[in-house]
Amino acid sequence: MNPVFVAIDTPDLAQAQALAAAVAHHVGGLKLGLEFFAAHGAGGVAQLAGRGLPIFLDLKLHDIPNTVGKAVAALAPLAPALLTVHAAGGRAMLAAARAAAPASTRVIAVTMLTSLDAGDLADTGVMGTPGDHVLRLSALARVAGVDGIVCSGEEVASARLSWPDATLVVPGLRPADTALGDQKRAVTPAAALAAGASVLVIGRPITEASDPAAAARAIARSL
Ligand SMILES: O=C(O)c1cc(=O)[nH]c(=O)n1[C@@H]1O[C@H](COP(=O)(O)O)[C@@H](O)[C@H]1O
Repeated sequence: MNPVFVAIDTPDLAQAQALAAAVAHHVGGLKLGLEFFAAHGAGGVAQLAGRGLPIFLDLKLHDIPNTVGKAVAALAPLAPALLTVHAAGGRAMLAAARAAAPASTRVIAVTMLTSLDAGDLADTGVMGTPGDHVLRLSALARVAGVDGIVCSGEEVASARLSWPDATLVVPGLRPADTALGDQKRAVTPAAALAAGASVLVIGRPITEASDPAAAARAIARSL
């Protein structure tokens, strides 16, 4: 199965549908995030899901356990294949999210955003390396009972070693010669997959290419 979930990051419903149609045969799923959800909510997600590809609903929920549990329960009718929460919300919040999600939804804990580097981590008061931080939050996610984590391609090999059956979601992917943009811990899609990623999240290298279908096809062939 194709591990690539294309990040449909746009508030424009027609553009989202056109992108999904263009790349549908070259990706394994669609990722819808804050930008799309803020504009179109659950109804928009249901429309894109109508295409038949698995949906990754990336809302990165992060609040007290009661609030996150109820938000996940409210999203349950959408039954996304994957749903994100922030690992930093803590063990009880992670457990509340897992308890409220349908069995068919994999609840995935975001560890350290791929747009951050060691300096950004220090700015937030966290000591140690990104690798240490990701593994600490990964261990927390595991004991809380969720299904996996989001990490960068730089940590995925050690995350896989420490949690063999986790769903490891890796964004911040850049084929050679594509712009980093705001991503700081980026690797190529092939490197992330070889290191143990389960799901590859790829946005702008596909969606901002002059021919998104060709870009998605080239990435699929590189794996
Ligand atoms: O949870 C995510 O998907 C995510 C976590 C993370 O640490 N970094 C990250 O970039 N993402 C998402 O992955 C996508 C990356 O998009 P591109 O940088 O355009 O490939 C965006 O939709 C981000 O919201």
